Amino acid sequence: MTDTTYSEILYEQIGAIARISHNRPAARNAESKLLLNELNDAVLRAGADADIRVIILAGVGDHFSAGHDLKEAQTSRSAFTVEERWDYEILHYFEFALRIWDLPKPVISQVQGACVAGGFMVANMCDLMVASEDAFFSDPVCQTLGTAAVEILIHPWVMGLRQAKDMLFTGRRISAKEGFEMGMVNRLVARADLESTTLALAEQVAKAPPFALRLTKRSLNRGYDMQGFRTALQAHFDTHQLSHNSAEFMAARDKGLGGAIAEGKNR
Ligand SMILES: C/C=C/C(=O)SCCNC(=O)CCNC(=O)[C@H](O)C(C)(C)COP(=O)(O)OP(=O)(O)OC[C@H]1O[C@@H](n2cnc3c(N)ncnc32)[C@H](O)[C@@H]1OP(=O)(O)O
Repeated sequence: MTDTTYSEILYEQIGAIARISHNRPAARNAESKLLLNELNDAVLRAGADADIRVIILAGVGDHFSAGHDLKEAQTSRSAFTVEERWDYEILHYFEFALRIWDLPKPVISQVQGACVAGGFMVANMCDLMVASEDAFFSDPVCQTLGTAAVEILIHPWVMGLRQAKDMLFTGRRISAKEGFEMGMVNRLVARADLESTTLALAEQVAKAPPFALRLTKRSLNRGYDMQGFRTALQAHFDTHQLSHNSAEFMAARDKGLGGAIAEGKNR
């Protein structure tokens, strides 16, 4: 069953699975304000629906997501004050992405093509990841925008510190195969098998009793909290905001944030 409430995401219910897809393929699923608001609404809705046991986050078309919508950012947010940017980013990036991590149900990302910056942040906040062979992952924004990575620095926690430093310092792309070898990707499949493999994994997970699943996710995530996970994310968010006020970021903004799309593409 496909829900038609939303305009920039797709919400489908397939038995006990909710599949929520970025749905702006012409813009490579860049995450606009509306898309993020709809994604958050859909995640909350699936979380509250007793018939849903597992959630898949996906992207319609050839790419998972090209990250924040930089064209919208240029026209709507480039003149933001510190306070306005803080309010926008803590809600749309920090709280919305942590919502996925904290959801009392397993969330699986289904990734093909580009999975970049803000899109990669969203995919990496999921509990499991299935990727097709054409997928690639990158966070080029230190190089292209002059910001301290994205708003939630999830990557070292799921791919390892050295791998995260390599990717963030160089801005380079990580192939799906590399992602699989470093343990970030749970299943690596041919593009033609991406949807069916992700659905089969979700259905397998959905067979577990939901309260047991919920407590298992809670315990695993709490183990990270004991290691300072949440505090580290909060500290990084503040650092990221500081980087928006640097001369390096201002220079990128004044050149036009849209230029970073071409730069990101050349990584
Ligand atoms: C702290 C910051 C966090 C962030 O998330 S900043 C965002 C960082 N993201 C990037 O640097 C990604 C840049 N985009 C790309 O690298 C490429 O794109 C892709 C590899 C994703 C896809 O390449 P291809 O299939 O050749 O498409 P195409 O011709 O580059 O783009 C098609 C249309 O999509 C628009 N688009 C792509 N990425 C974004 C974006 N991030 N924000 C807004 N629009 C985007 C383009 O401009 C263009 O549009 P038109 O058809 O009108 O020319």
